[in-house]
Amino acid sequence: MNIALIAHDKKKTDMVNFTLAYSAILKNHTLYATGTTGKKINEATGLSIERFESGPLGGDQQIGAKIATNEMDLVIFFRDPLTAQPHEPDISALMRLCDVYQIPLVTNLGGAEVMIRALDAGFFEWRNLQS
Ligand SMILES: O=C(CO)COP(=O)(O)O
Repeated sequence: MNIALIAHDKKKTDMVNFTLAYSAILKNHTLYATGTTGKKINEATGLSIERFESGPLGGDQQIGAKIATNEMDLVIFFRDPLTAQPHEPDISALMRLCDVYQIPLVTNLGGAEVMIRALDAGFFEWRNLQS
């Protein structure tokens, strides 16, 4: 599965801890991330990650493009609900494309824990059937 990992600045520690905790599962998948998030995950876990631009510089849009071409199976996006983001339109566009293409999207740690366990249990086989 192709998995996108994205975290706003105040959620990057959560993302690093999440990827450390689930690295044994994540290493079996192809990982993508926005620039700074990917760098921090790679430094902390050693997981191999294809990094796009930083979110404010177009990284969210690059991940959106992957969704539009059916190249992304899951988006784990730890958003910061308490800080205004200069690239809010890009963030909305990414989430909108997840809805357009029925791509599973979780926006917080609680959802991510459920989703990663579902992935490990094989509950994503419907994605293989669809494509
Ligand atoms: O801003 C982001 C997502 O909207 C994340 O970008 P970075 O991973 O480059 O910090």
